[in-house]
Amino acid sequence: MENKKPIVLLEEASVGHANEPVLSDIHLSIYPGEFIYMIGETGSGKSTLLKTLYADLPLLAGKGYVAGFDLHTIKRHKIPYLRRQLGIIFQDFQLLPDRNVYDNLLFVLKATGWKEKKHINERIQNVLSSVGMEGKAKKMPHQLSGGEQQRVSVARALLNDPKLIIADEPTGNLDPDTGEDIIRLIRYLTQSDRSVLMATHDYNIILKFPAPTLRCKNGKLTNVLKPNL
Ligand SMILES: Nc1ncnc2c1ncn2[C@@H]1O[C@H](COP(=O)(O)OP(=O)(O)OP(=O)(O)O)[C@@H](O)[C@H]1O
Repeated sequence: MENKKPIVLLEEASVGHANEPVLSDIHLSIYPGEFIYMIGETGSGKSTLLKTLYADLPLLAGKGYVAGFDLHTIKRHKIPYLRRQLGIIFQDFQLLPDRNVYDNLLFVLKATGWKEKKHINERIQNVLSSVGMEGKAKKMPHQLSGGEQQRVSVARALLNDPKLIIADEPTGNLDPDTGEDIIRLIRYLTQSDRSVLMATHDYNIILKFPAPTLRCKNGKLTNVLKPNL
């Protein structure tokens, strides 16, 4: 694994808001194919770190590279190119409520430069079938269960075949069984060289699907050596 390049590399990094660090001296490398959890109490900095990785917040200090982009020097107009390499999944799904599943996915493809109708159709069918939602393209978000909406948002995250999935509490709004289904799905879809960084409060998920785990605490990011949660 060491001879592959990391998809995420942070060295002596600080993340935070309005120049106030929330986490500092962060050292983190994520290699292709790695699945990593991030835990920590409310307000400990999980979302702040994830947002910094997709350039929604500036890196305050240190070095930071994601998918080959330097988080310090990335120009605003290049941020969409970084995001094209990432799939982002949120706790509250964040589907556009005024359009159906197909149009939600179409919106992302158009925004990321897809033009050919045939390719667009194929891609949408392909990601929907990979999350078991092939029959639901015409449904509006409010016609779907929470688990189904999260499946659509996983499909949306896969549209551009991302190298890294960033998931911020993807099971937070789901009942335990549905949450497990979503984790199984994400793990299944990321078996190859795709990496995942997932913030979660759901320790049962970690116990059921063990993987290396990081903890945000007291302004630092540390490895949880043995998930003694
Ligand atoms: N937009 C913002 N402006 C200023 N401070 C913020 C902003 N968003 C979050 N913070 C602060 O940054 C700190 C870390 O918040 P963050 O949302 O990263 O925590 P978290 O670990 O993701 O929490 P949770 O588990 O509740 O989602 C908190 O003290 C929070 O108040």
